[in-house]
Amino acid sequence: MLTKFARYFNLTNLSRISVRTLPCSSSNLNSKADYTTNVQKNVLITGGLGQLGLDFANFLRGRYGRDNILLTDIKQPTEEALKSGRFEHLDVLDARRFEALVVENRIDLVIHFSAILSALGESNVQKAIDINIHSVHSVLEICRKHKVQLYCPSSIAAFGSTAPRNPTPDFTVQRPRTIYGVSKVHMELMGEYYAEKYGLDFRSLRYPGIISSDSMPGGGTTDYAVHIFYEIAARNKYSCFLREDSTLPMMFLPDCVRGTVKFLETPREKLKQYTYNLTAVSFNPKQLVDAMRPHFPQMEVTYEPDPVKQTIADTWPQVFDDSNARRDWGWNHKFGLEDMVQVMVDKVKSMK
Ligand SMILES: NC(=O)c1ccc[n+]([C@@H]2O[C@H](COP(=O)([O-])OP(=O)(O)OC[C@H]3O[C@@H](n4cnc5c(N)ncnc54)[C@H](O)[C@@H]3O)[C@@H](O)[C@H]2O)c1
Ligand SMILES: C[C@@H](O)[C@H](N)C(=O)O
Repeated sequence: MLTKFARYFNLTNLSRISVRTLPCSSSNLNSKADYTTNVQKNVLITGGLGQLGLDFANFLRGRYGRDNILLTDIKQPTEEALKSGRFEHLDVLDARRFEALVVENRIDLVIHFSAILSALGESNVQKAIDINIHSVHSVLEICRKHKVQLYCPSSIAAFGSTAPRNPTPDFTVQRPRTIYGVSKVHMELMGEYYAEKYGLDFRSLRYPGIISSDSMPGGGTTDYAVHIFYEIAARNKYSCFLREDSTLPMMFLPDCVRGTVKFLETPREKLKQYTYNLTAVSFNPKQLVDAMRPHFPQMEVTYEPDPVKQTIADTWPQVFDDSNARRDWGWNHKFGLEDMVQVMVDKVKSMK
């Protein structure tokens, strides 16, 4: 796994890094001088068996030490997850066990990934309220009480049809109409309240649709952009659940991991916001198909919009303005559409 990451990020020297000892005066966060070696940081990841969790865990294990990263989820771990490092069962609605794991493992940072995503949330509203809202209350209290840094990702879903869609800035109207979007706005506001009121080190990035080569997405509106590679490789046919002109912001998972870790390692005094937009590129299904066609000349794609997912996509940002993240803490994506397609194609072809 580490080899895969080393390839993506061209990392040859994965050193341990301390957030607390980063010099505040540095302006170049990529410089080796920013980092102090041999400082351990204990991280607990919730919902770690979803699309993002294992890639984050493996990257952080390379930086902070294998045994310092605790992956948790309510699901049964795969062999790959078990082999990769420490895993504990955790239902995030069980606040007592959640707190016990934080205390017993002397956790410094909680990455709260457990969630019900946009499309799935519309057919499981109560479950989405429980996991996306109630668990946030627990994790905020646990992190406040034990002085633990808290990272909860938000989403483009935190905006609705009344926000400008091209581009969508960090600060604008946030009136989403999905339970997922409502819960993300709630999380952002609660986190920022705890930061102001109690000094909690709360941080959040609003992710676009994430495209991954080693894990499958779980119930989102942007999932087509992963499914299409597997379906085309297997059958040369794909039926897309969005219209061909549905433009949405997207990012490749290695960029998401690298950017998030960089954000979390930025000294707090450098940040001007608790919550930032983050993106790489925007494209629609037709543009993705055009980029894939040279690799699969015979591919056949039809468009059969799903009413729920299409309605959601039609209210989301098309182009995300992440200029504040680029200015304040040096965010810079590495994968454009062509680069990402190349990696995805290599991956799915290698599986045949
Ligand atoms: N993947 C994306 O495109 C994307 C985009 C924007 C934001 N995000 C956010 O990033 C985070 C991670 O996303 P993801 O794509 O990995 O999600 P996912 O749906 O793939 O995984 C969510 C995980 O949460 C777990 N979970 C569900 N109920 C739980 C419970 N009661 N206790 C503990 N775990 C529980 C699930 O088992 C699953 O493994 C989420 O907060 C999501 O909103 C993801
Ligand atoms: C955008 C994001 O939050 C997720 N991929 C979803 O579609 O629900």
